[in-house]
Amino acid sequence: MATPLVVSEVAKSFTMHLRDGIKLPVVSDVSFSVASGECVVLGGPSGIGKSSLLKMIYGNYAVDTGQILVDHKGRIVDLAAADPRTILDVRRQTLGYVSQFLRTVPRVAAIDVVAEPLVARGEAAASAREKAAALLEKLNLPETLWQLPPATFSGGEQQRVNIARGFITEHTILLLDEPTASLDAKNRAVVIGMIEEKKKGGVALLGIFHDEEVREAAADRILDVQQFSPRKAIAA
Ligand SMILES: Nc1ncnc2c1ncn2[C@@H]1O[C@H](COP(=O)(O)OP(=O)(O)OP(=O)(O)O)[C@@H](O)[C@H]1O
Repeated sequence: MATPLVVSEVAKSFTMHLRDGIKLPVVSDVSFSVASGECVVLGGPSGIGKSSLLKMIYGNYAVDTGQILVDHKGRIVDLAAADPRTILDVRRQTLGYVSQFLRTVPRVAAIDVVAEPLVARGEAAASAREKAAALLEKLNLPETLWQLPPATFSGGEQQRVNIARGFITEHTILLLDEPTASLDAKNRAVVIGMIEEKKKGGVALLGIFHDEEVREAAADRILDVQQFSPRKAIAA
């Protein structure tokens, strides 16, 4: 399908249980799509709902109304209504997510953290590790670190492990939440190149980049999330 991700009329409020269940609307009437080979960047001021939107699409936050349609192995799945088992299968096969911070697993070597998504998809450990090594090399992570658990790595080193882990699979949709926030210029350029490769491979990318240089280089289109903010209507 040429449009692997379609978001249709999505709305979300947060319920503040410690404040008498008061409801804080964060976005409403969110409709957009991301085409194959396109990188759409979410824009708008801090606190407007960009990260929340990515978390809704990944299934970490439930939505109140609307549909999140993904092409999952040729079948359209509505993630807003899918059961947890389906969401996990979509994440394994179709929908990747690179968060800002690496969630480290104690005692697992960096190279295995990166290889793990491929192993989870049934690839042999040896070939998954080879691909992991190639990506870590591309991202300039010193080879002396590959066999060490990333818990003690610097912020930028952990972020590169995280990026390698997110980019290693052939997911057809990739969500990127500030993947370059802790990187130096050299490695930001590497990540821009990796995004270009994904686009050429027909992947649909949706990201948040506060770094203007990365945003300009990666974005085919900037989607201003402010247009989906119900707060303007409340203030009026
Ligand atoms: N789990 C949550 N519970 C309650 N409120 C939340 C939760 N997550 C986010 N919010 C609120 O929703 C709003 C949008 O937050 P979000 O992190 O999506 O914004 P953002 O546009 O990504 O901001 P930034 O650019 O600063 O990262 C904020 O007011 C935030 O406080």
